[in-house]
Amino acid sequence: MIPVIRFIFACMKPYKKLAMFFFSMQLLDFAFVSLAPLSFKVIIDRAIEPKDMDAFVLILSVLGISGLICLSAGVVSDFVFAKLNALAQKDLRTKLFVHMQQTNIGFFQRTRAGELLSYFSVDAPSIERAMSIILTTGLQSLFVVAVSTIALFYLQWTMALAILVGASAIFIGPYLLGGKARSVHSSFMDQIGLLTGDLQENIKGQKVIRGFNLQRSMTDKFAGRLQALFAIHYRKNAITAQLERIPMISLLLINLTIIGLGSYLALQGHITIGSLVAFFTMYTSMGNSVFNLTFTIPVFADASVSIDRMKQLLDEPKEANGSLRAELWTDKPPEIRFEGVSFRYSEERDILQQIKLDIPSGATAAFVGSSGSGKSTLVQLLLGFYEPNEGRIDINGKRLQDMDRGSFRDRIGVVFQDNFLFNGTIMDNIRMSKPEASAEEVVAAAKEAEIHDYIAGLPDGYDSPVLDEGSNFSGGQRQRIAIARAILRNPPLLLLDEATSALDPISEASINRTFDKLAKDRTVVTVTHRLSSIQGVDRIFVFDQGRLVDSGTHRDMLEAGGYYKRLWEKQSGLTVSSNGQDAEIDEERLSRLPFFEGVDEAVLREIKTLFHTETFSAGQPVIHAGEHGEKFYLIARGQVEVTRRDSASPEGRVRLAVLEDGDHFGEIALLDNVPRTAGVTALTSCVLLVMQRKGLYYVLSNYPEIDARVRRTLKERTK
Ligand SMILES: Nc1ncnc2c1ncn2[C@@H]1O[C@H](COP(=O)(O)OP(=O)(O)OP(=O)(O)O)[C@@H](O)[C@H]1O
Repeated sequence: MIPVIRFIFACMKPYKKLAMFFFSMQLLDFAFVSLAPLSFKVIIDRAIEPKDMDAFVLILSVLGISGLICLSAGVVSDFVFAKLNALAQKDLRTKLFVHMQQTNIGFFQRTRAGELLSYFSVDAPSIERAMSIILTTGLQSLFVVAVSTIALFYLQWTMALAILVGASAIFIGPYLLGGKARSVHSSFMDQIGLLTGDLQENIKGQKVIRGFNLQRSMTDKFAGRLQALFAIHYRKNAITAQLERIPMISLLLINLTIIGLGSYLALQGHITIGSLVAFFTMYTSMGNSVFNLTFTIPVFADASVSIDRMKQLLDEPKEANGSLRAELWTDKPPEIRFEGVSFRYSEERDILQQIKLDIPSGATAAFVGSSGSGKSTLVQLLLGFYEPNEGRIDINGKRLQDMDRGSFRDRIGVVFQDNFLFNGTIMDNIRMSKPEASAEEVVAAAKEAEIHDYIAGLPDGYDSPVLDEGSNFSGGQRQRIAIARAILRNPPLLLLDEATSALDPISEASINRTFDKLAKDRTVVTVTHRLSSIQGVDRIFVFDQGRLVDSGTHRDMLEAGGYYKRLWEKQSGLTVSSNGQDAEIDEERLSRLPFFEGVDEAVLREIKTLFHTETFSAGQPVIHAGEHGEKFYLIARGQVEVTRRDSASPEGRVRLAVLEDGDHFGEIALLDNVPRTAGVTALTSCVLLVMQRKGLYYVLSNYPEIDARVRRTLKERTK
């Protein structure tokens, strides 16, 4: 109880004067409510029994006037409290929100959004309820009980003593059950958090759920969650009812005792009728107050759990911050140096190992490598989202860790793969990177990002609303708005993390030309898996499983023939038409597929014609697990995700791999004539070269040597 009261008083601390006024008004109100029953003694003993009309009028007038004053004070206190409580809620929510803006970004990756929302939707209201019940009904009841106890002793001390003994029994039950109530309530809140998290995920993941036909498994999972909630909800309700019921029973027993004892004392002439009536009235009013007090017990239990939960959030460490301001390098694009940087998200494994690289001031650099090799993590380290576990990152010779994150990020323009658009207008969304920008500057940035014509063509132009995280725009349009947002800043450091992945080839080429123009006089770091777009950059860094395995210019690394060359060969030989609707593979690239290695060029020319193109938009399923394998796929452009159903995982599936430009899939089910064991979904818009079963069978039946090789390759793969 004490921590809850302390917390409530801490909430009112900034409003001391208002709180003092509230308590004074309440005091008047309470005084009248608790002392009014005594008037019976005065009226009966001084007016009714002696039949004194003057005394009667006087007593009634005093009672009426003081009642009016005190009740008016009560009404005023209601208004004051309404304001006090709303202010406290506002402060609490602000505190939570501000803290969330400052916590380490890893916190958001560890905690599901639904659980975070429940701090605002469940815990804050629970504290509001506690504050309102404890400071009004609770305080009033406590006051009435205290004053009534004194008055009862004054009226008849033996009966008062009997009440006091009985009243203490009222609180024993709740005291004993208190610990259990707290733990049950805490589990209930945890379950609510999980349920909200599931719901949030379900709403956001509807496309994937429909695409993979996961409605059934999602419903089953939700039913499981509801069942767990039901079990704890039932226990919570039962224990709350017990907390309220036990005092009611005790109260009833005391009532019976008082009626018996009081009547006996009056019968024996130990007390006057006036005292007896006043005693009963006072006792009834006290009983009601005790009864009301018992209702505050579950409220205390709820609030103390919510306070603990909020404390956990408020104890989350803030993002590290230094004091060096980035104005130090305003005149010069930054030089970036990673010196022996290692990093891990958790103790399990190093995501980056001993990375050492140097990007000169004003240079363009690209981070490339297979999916999961750590490229985006490097960008996040560069943004100061995380601290390296070993080594240091220097910006213009100054340790990034020592820099003030805010001023540093003010000088960065960043475009992520998934860019978030906020509710508001297009203008708001672009302008948020530079709030003071004029409308003309916003339009210029949109023109550079090649989205101006589209926006200008909308009925409301730049004032068109952005709804539901931008779902009223295509992936490409969202990306361009995000690019315009980054360009508007005119930043000395531009970070592009798969910034063009959602665009079609024409748009990608033209945006890349824009980026080339923008690269002048700034340092640009691009993360991409598409090597064709970074041939001209000054330095390419190639990563594999968290290590830097190759670096240099495109030409140097091709000549050196290392990891980069292999990546390049995987992606080359595949062309996509400028409208992104048709793809082609050349014979040389075909011969590098394990099946067709060493096959005659004439045969390859024939095989080539058996491919056709299929396109998929982000989120669209390519293969459903369990369906019959009819096609073999080669990714000409885009990224797909290979997943297996798994009811134990929160998403209902686990990711097995991410495949990208130059990778192929689908041949095992096709050749073995077995159902697909995994599902494949497009992560970005994809252009796939597809060979139908009959095409492949035609090749295999006409060219036995290919058939033998394919079988061999398959055997090796499925070993
Ligand atoms: N917040 C995180 N918590 C734990 N592990 C993470 C987190 N983010 C990424 N990882 C893991 O770190 C590794 C590197 O991920 P990262 O996103 O940096 O790779 P990437 O090279 O950018 O991949 P892609 O090209 O697919 O985006 C992956 O194994 C990934 O699972």
